[in-house]
Amino acid sequence: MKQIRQTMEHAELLFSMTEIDQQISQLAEQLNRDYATLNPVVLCVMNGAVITLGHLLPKLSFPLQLDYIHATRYGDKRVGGELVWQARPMTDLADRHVLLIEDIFDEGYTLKALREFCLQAGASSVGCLALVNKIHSRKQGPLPEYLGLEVPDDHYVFGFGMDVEGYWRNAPGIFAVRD
Ligand SMILES: O=P(O)(O)OC[C@H]1O[C@H](OP(=O)(O)OP(=O)(O)O)[C@H](O)[C@@H]1O
Ligand code: HPA
Repeated sequence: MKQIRQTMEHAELLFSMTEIDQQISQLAEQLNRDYATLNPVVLCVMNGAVITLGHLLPKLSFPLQLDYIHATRYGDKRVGGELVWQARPMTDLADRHVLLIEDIFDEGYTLKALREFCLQAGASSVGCLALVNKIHSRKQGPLPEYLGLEVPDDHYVFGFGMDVEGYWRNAPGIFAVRD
């Protein structure tokens, strides 16, 4: 517990709540243009995307249905491993436009698997939004169609839904671990 408190005390703020809100507004504008008539199923990728989704949804001006999907490959660690499925959406995705909402696009394994799941479930299109893009050249699968803030590869980031060792999803902003 002492160590996890120190992680927050030593962390570097990369993006404030105001900066994040501005970025989410810009992403919402793009979605409002592209999804106005598509009646999409919006899938929150649990757990990390829950705060991004909560800020994004009230800025969307078109009819949509909401569900969630949960697969994890980091758990409480800072390095990704096997993807472990936790929950599949209850909504029938056949012939629907699906929009996946993510907190971070890092190595891309998670979104690649989620896209494939949605297509196999019969989705007529799958679009992805990731609030944060970690910049490096080890990406798998296609880039998200809607990408927000860029963070460098050299540190693990947390806050605004993203955890470090299971904690600080509640941190108000996006922070880099500096320990
Ligand atoms: O691009 P990738 O390298 O695959 O990593 C991105 C994924 O990692 C995080 O999830 P995590 O496995 O930590 O689960 P969580 O959302 O419950 O924290 C994040 O929320 C993304 O889903
Ligand atoms: O840097 C990260 N922080 C939090 N969760 C993550 N999932 C992949 N990369 C990260």
